[in-house]
Amino acid sequence: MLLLERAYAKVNLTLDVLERRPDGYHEVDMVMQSIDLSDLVWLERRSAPTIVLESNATYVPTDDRNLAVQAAQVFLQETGIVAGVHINLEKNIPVAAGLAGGSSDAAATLRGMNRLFNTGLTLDELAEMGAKIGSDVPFCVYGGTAIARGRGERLTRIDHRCHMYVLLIHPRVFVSTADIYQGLNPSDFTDEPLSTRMVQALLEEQVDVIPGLVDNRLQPVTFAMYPEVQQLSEKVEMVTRHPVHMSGSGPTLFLLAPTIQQANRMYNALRGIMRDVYFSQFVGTVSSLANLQSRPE
Ligand SMILES: C[C@](O)(CO)[C@H](O)COP(=O)(O)OP(=O)(O)OC[C@H]1O[C@@H](n2ccc(N)nc2=O)[C@H](O)[C@@H]1O
Ligand SMILES: Nc1ncnc2c1ncn2[C@@H]1O[C@H](COP(=O)(O)OP(=O)(O)OP(=O)(O)O)[C@@H](O)[C@H]1O
Repeated sequence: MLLLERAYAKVNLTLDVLERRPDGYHEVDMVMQSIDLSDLVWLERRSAPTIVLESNATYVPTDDRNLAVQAAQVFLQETGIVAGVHINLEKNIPVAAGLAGGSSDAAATLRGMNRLFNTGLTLDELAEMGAKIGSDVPFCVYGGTAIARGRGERLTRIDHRCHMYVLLIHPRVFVSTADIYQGLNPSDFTDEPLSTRMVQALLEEQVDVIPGLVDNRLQPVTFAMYPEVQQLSEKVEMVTRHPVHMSGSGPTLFLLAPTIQQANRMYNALRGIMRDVYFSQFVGTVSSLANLQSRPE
């Protein structure tokens, strides 16, 4: 049986850092939102107990440095299943971009293997496995919208009906998440995270207010290390006359638009002057998407 799982990208609507932890990670408080830009993860059972990954992308590792391979390893170890899997990974999400592409591939692999091997694990159990692979993986297991705390693995799901279009601009710069966190100073830490206000705006569908509330404490660090990203951000702001934000540790920049007309205007203005612009939109949780797909015509 060949099985497909979609791996959705995310943007950070808020990202506050509270403190540096003794284990080297940082205590964060962030609002994460899935968007419909996705990789496709095709899975097929192999009788030989090996994990094989192929990808259309030549720039991602296919060995056990790939987060999807790591997810398959964790899944087989934790369930005790003696079998293998063939993973075909169709990459559409830019790599090392702050969009959780690799994390989402790992999460999709966990969900897919749960279906492939009929193990009946809950999303909570899969998210717990995901935390062993990376901080963003538990969120990606559920998708949708959540406040993420701890190092990103402690999640509070937010059910809102706010729909927004998301334009992504990917500067061709490779950013290491570890370097950006390492570049934080204690003065960048806060004990007043912005997630509460953002969640209120989402729940009240204040689509005109939301773009002004987006904030990311890692942005100044990335901009200082990569001035070309800051310059691009200023150019995008000038062309669109809308606030520009950065996702995760960057370098992807994004703009939010409440209507398709506004999103189209911004997209056309940007496409005229730069490559690597993606048109996307908010999506719900994995379970709500599954319901939508199985709904009769
Ligand atoms: C920037 C974000 O993408 C925002 O959603 C995440 O916080 C990063 O999540 P991720 O890429 O899954 O990160 P991990 O693979 O767990 O960690 C990569 C590195 O980032 C740093 N890191 C990550 C998460 C966190 N809360 N504090 C950290 O300091 C650590 O140095 C770690 O070694
Ligand atoms: N399945 C994968 N897809 C993309 N990159 C992967 C994958 N597996 C491992 N990697 C490696 O992980 C690193 C980060 O890639 P990824 O695209 O996940 O970053 P990111 O979007 O910045 O993640 P995050 O937002 O979670 O910090 C790259 O060095 C890449 O080679």
